[in-house]
Amino acid sequence: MGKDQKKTGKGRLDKWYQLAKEQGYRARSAFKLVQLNRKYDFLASARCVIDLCAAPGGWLQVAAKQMPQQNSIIIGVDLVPIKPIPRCITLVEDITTESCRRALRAEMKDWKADVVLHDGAPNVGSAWVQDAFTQVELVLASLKLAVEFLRPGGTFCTKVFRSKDYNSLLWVFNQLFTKVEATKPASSRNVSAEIFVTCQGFLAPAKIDPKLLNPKFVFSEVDGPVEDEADGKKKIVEVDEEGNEVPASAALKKGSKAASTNPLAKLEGKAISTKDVMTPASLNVFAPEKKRKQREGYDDGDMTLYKECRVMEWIRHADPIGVLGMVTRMRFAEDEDKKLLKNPLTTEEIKSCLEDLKVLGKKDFKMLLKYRAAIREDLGLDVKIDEKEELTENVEIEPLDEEEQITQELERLAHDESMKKRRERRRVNEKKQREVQRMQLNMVTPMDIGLEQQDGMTSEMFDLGEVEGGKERRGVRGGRLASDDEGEVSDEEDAGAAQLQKAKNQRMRPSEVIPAAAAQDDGAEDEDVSDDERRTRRLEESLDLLYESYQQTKLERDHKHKVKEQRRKRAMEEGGEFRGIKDSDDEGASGADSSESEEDFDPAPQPSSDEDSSDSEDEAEAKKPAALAAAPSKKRARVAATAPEPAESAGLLTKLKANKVLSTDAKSRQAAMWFDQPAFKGLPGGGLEALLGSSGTDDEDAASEEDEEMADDDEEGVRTVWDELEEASDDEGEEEEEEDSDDDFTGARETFEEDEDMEDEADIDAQEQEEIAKAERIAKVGLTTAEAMTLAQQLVNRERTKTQLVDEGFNRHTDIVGGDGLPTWFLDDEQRHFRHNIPVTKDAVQAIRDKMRALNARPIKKVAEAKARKQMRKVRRIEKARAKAQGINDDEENGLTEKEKASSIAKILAKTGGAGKTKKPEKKLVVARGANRGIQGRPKGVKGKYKIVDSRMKKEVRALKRIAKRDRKSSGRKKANK
Ligand SMILES: C[S@@+](CC[C@H](N)C(=O)[O-])C[C@H]1O[C@@H](n2cnc3c(N)ncnc32)[C@H](O)[C@@H]1O
Repeated sequence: MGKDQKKTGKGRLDKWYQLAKEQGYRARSAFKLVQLNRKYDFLASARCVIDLCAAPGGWLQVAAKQMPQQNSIIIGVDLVPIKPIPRCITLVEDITTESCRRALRAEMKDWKADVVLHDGAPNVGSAWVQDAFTQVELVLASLKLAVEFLRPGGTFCTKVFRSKDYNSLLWVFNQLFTKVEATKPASSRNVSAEIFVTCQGFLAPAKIDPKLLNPKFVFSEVDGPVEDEADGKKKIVEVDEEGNEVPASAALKKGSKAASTNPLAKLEGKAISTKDVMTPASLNVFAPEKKRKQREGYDDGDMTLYKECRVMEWIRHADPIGVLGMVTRMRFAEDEDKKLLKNPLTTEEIKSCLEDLKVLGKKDFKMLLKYRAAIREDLGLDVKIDEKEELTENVEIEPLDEEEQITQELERLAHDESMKKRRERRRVNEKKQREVQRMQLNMVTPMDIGLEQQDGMTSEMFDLGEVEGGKERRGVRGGRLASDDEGEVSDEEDAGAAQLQKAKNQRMRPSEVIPAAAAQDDGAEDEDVSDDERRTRRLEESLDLLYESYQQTKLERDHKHKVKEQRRKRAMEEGGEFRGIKDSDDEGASGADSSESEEDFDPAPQPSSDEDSSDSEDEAEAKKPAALAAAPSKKRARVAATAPEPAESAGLLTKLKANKVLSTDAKSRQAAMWFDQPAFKGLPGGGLEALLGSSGTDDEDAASEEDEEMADDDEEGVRTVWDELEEASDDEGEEEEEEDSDDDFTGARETFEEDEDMEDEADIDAQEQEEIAKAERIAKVGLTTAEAMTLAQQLVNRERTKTQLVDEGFNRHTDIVGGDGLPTWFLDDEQRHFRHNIPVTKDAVQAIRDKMRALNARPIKKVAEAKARKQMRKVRRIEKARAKAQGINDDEENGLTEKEKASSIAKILAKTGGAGKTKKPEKKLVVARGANRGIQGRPKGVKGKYKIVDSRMKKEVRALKRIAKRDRKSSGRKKANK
């Protein structure tokens, strides 16, 4: 089987698979336990662990490694035999059976387990929904064993599939453990619905309600009576302890019995705790299909589902809908409640509705809420606010000048664009959600899920967003998923955006606009949407807007700051002082001549958001004119011969940049060819390098030499590390091809998880490409960050191994926090700050600093080339003169004497400006003043050649010199500008 095939097929040989192989684990799933244990640390102190569904034994291996080596027991149970693992006992049992329980009891004797693990997955074959249900049943079976064998305070860690029964399971866990948390370890595939729930602090109640562990009870509609409309009539049914359906009347009787034995009466006169109150979304009585209770557990000592409260408690409560969804009955128990009975608003219908809330429908709940609102008003608890009054605000509008208008227009366009993107994303998410719901209702085959997973891709592929007439497209309803509300959403949002725009133009604060925009939205919304939801939505919108405007100002501020900073640095450098390592901000300032150095100085690729990178590109563009002016003063260029090739990049902007680099590179090649001419070969010290070297001081020479060596070393170092990795992965790749078993569980049969997990090939390819690009870049540019240098030095000095490095690469920061529904500001913040800090050593920092200093000290290319040209001309002249001198020397025909020959050769050499040229001693001008006035002969105190002049002549000569010097300077400057 080819490598590619394996990737797309069941093999899905990802990094965790490779790592498992490398570290000798039997299954990649071992890392899930490693990561869970890293988070909760339950293995280090455990003396007894039971691993349910343990084959092929990856988790057992981890447990054996991480638990104390002495006096500890590890028992693994699975349907299939597990190859022996040191220190582990393995049983072949079905965890749902009594015989498994007996076998465990026999092994455990009097011991209690500190930790019970469960990673079970049923066999594949049936539909997704059924498989998911079997899995949750398996979880309940494992919980049953856990509660029998766990010690008080013990930990139960289980895999759960996020099916529609997920919340019910969580609710059950909450009844039995003090802390329940769900985690998705990094090694768990994103496409998998699995999640790991860690339940800590087993409560070990003396008696456990058998219903809690009965799948029929837990996963049926136990939240309320089941409405059976098969025969056209509403038949109310409930589920008894054994999981059988019983008529509601019987159930109600049971309920009242339960109420008498249960201290629910305690709820009377006591405010309903926050624990009792569900979130509006999970307990929205107006959306029965979403009626899954996100149970937070019973109150202390309260173990029933039947709940009562007083009517006045409900009327005063901040979450009336939550209370309606939770409470079974409301009573007029105390005086203040009884007063309500006299109120004409409390009709017979209201009273009977309050008697049994579990049988009510949407209409009844609406009526009750209206009743509550009326009573609150009646009692003076609420003051009616005239909404219209609230919405109209007087806003002072200032006239705008043209520049401001342009800026605002730009802002508006940017905002519109981002809104559009958000809308698009939301629509895709909603679509996905609907599909999942349909799937849960058995309306689609599991095959459709796979298709739906590529939804994002297909929607992009066939996106008509850019096509003209996009508006008309909105009217088109394609496929069975398109619903009317989709259109409504976008229209509403458009209206909102328009409002916002209007507000921006009028300089209103976003928060001032929201009510108006929301009012429009409200008009279009379903009237069933509660006030709370509407308020939350408004709040979210206003928060989004505030966040966006905050980011905008921050960006502007950052940009200004960077430009200022850059200017300051340039000023310092022009002053001739060295100011340390150049940072990335400085790059733009390196000037047009240093396009190569731009490459050289590119900082190591930082994980940054798209926005960031585009920002920096913009900034680089903005800096260019300033950089051009500063060019002559910069000394940052590599010699043409060693100029690196431009890095490839994908984006259009970078392509343009790359082209520019290419052209400069071509020039460098030309220069290199030119300097390769034989004339340069004769230069003392060896050609161009020597010429360049001669331009600087000795120190600089040494520094640049050292630097080159260092850079070479760096590159070599990186290449070696990278090559090693490549080789390793190649080797593994070959092994993969050799091997037949291509799955997580060597020797284990296929599991449900395997069936459910599908590799997101596109993602992995993109990731690989990115990594290759990164590696190429490092190979070309060398190391530019202290972190990278630290790691490289540690590798070279053998302080760290490759495996350690790879292992450390998987840290808690590898779990990218994400997911639908998280606010953008949060994701932005995470991206910025959720980073792994690699400790850097002093040596590494010094090495990078030296490297940068040496690079900074190099002369710019043009200066070096000019010097080389001058030198070459000089060499040519000398060679010519030498040939002439040779000719004179060899001349026998003219009969020149040796003396004549010598004087002719000296003349030639003097002309070339070479060795033979001697400087004429300058005549000293002496003004005949004071003691020298009118004297004959050498004036006093004057040595060498002299000339007596009057004072005017001396001044004139000085002035002429000054003028000549000035002219030289200005002509030089003009040349440079050209
Ligand atoms: C995902 S694998 C477990 C992998 C294991 N944690 C490891 O690290 O090697 C799921 C296992 O559940 C087992 N299994 C499924 N139903 C079971 C049952 N009723 N009783 C016991 N084991 C069961 C399967 O045989 C399979 O080996």
